[in-house]
Parts: sequence; structure tokens; C-alpha cells
Amino acid sequence: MSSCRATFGEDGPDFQKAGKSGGMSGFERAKEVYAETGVDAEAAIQEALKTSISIHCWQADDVAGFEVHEGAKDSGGIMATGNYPGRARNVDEVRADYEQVLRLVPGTHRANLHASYADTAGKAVSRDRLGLEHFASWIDWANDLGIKLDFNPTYFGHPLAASGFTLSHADAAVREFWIRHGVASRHIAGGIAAAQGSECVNNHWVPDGAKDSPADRWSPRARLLESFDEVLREPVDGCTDAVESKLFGLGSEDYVVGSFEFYSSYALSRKKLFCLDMGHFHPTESVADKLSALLQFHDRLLLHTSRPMRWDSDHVVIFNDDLKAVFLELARGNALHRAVVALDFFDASINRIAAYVIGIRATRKAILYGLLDPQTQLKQYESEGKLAQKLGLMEEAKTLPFGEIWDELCRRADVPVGRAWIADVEKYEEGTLSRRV
Ligand SMILES: C[C@H](O)[C@H](O)[C@@H](O)C(=O)CO
Ligand SMILES: [Mn+2]
Repeated sequence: MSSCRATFGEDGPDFQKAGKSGGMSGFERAKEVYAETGVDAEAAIQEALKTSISIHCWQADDVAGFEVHEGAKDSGGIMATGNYPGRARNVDEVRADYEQVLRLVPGTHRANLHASYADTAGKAVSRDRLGLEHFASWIDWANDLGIKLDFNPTYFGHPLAASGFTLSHADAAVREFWIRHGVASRHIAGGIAAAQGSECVNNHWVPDGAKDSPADRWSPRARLLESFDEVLREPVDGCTDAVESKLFGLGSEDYVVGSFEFYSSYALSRKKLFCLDMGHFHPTESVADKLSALLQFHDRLLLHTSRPMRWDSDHVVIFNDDLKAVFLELARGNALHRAVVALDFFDASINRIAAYVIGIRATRKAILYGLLDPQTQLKQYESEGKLAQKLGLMEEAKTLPFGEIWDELCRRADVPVGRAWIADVEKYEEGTLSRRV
């Protein structure tokens, strides 16, 4: 495993050496600066490192999956754009990519699989017949690596999703197929949970919706509710089901059956997790603002960190204001432990390992940033009516020496500090990705 030391030599890079003065490292000084604002940087590092991030498998291969198809494949609502070389072509390559990524990102991680990444040894297996045996090699791999798995049924990229409807389809036979798939996914997630000795989050997202002005917005929603009740009828130990809402999608610009109101109500009434994807709202809506409302009612939420660019474009997550705001809100509500953090982006136009590393490091940075917020002082100012002081401290907090604390977190996790990971990605591209032709 490469680390800052391996990359830069024993004393670290010059910019770090410059940070040391009077025997105190840049980190020690930064820690004091944070302490002056009432923040314990040590505690923040510990908590940020142990907060789990579930890494999606689908950035590695542009959401294509590795099913052996008997019939035609159809997109059904999801599309990655770009054709940068090096896409993973099979499960072994996805696993190798995961392992490379994990060398470059600090903290605790899980791997998040879609049903379409089943390991069926070259055989075509219908989605409604998938079983735990098709994920046995994933379980062994995760076990060897010491990480846990999460799961997702795949209700898209299939001829029976081509109409744009799955669980809410008007045809009962189509609905029943997808109900069987949903049930199968829960048993797989339950089996994974038993094998790993802890819950497996199983997230249901369906692309169902209409491009333009449906005359009947009621029946598909009634059918979706009925189908989900059927999918979720039997309790499955260890399987924690989540349902993911969306405002619009490709081909469902006007109407998405599983809207925010539908699934937030459904999840609450059925005691399931509600999944909040940062790309699934109108661009002017604040996802961060929803947290303190939803978490008054829901025990936990599943969070997909994503980066919408004018629409649900699934750009690689970066350390931007939206991401910071989400984790600031969770920290200010002492609710980080109530969010299951997972990633959801896919960019086929750049090196995919770099895409992972950028998105994962950005998400962990935002977690740390939230935990380093001088919230006690801010809340005190606010409660005393000192609103200018509150706003002033919020502004000053933006330029506290966050980078020093982040670098220390990376050092403690023995992963590259700063931009050093870029060289590792280049090496992997040269030795591995460029050979995938
Ligand atoms: C592949 C995922 O299931 C998918 O991205 C889903 O989570 C989503 O966000 C669809 O827009
Ligand atoms: Mn999502």
C-alpha cells in the first residue's frame, strides 16, 4: 500500500515541512485553532474515520453490469456518458478496481452491489431467479478484504423495463416478474447479512414514470404501493430495505411514480429506510434542509451522495457547498449515525479509479468538515440573538485550517496525503486499465 511516506519520503513533502514551526506540527497548531472555537479535532478525526461509506460497484463499468443476456438489453432510465478507456469488463476487474481504490481512501468502507453484478459463471440467470449462490464469490471476496456488502435489486436495463414501467406496470405479469426480483433481492441481502454478521442495506429504485402529461397519475402509484407491499410482505432477517425517490429521469421528465412524497410516506408507514439521493431534487432545492425535517419522523435515512449538474447527471462528487451543507446539518443535529452514507455517481469520461477516489475522499472530507463545525458557539450566538456574530463565525469557520486536519486523518489511515494519490492512479492506469481493450 502506498502512503504519504512512501510517496514523499520520511519527512513528507515540502509544503508539510513548512507547516512545522517551533517544534509544533501544522496539525498540532491547527488542532489548537479548532480548540479555540470549542472543537475537538481529535474526536472529529476518530468519528470521521469510523463513519462508513458504501462504495457503489457501478462506477467501475458505467452501470452496465455483467449479466449474460438471452434477449435484448434495454436502457430503461440510466445512462453513463463518455468512453474513457479502462472500463471493468467482468467481476474480477471490478474487484481489482475496488482494491486499488481502497488503497487510496481513508476510513471505513462497504461495497454496494447491484443485482446485475451477479457472478453466474457465464450462465444466463433470469433476475427473478437470482439467489445467494450468485453472490457467493462476492461474499468471499468481501470477507477476505474485511469489508461488508450492501445490495440493490436491478429494476432497469432489461426488456421488461423498456416500457418505462416495472413494479407499477399496468400488466400484472410484468409486475409479478419484478415483484419476484424484488423478493429475490431481499433474500440475497438477508443471506449476505447472515454471512457478514450484520445488516445489509437493500435499496429499491425503480425507473417508473412518463415522459409527458400522463392522464392517469393515480393508477401507477396505487400499483406501485401494492407491488411494494408484496415485495416487502415477508420479514427477512438482516435485510434493511430502503426505497429511493426521484423527481424526474430520462424518459420520465413529467412524472415519476416513486416521487419524494410517495416514498417518504411509504417508508414511514412501512418502517423502511427512505433513500435521499442528492441528485433527485429540483436544482434549487436544498437536500441539506430536508434532513432536520425527515429525521423528526424517520429513525434513519439512506443518503446517496451525488452531484447533479443542472439535472440528475450523476457527476463525480466533489467537496462543494451542497455536500458540506449535508454533513454540516447531520453534525449539527448529532445525526451522523442516523444516516447510512452511500455513493451514487458514474462518469465514463474520465479515469474511473480517479472518479472513485475523488468522490470517496470528497465525501469523507465533508463528513470531517461537518464534525469540525464550531456548532456549540454558533448555536449559542443564535440563542442569544447575536446573529451577526453567528454569521461572522460561520464565515470565519470556512477558512480554519481544515486541510491540516484532513491531511492528519489521511496519515492516520495510512493513505496518500494531498494529491499524492494521483500518481498511484496513473500507475494503475498504465499497468492495468490501459490493458483492458
Ligand atoms: C444504479 C442506482 O441504483 C441508481 O443510480 C439509483 O440509485 C438512482 O439514483 C437512479 O437515478
Ligand atoms: Mn441514487
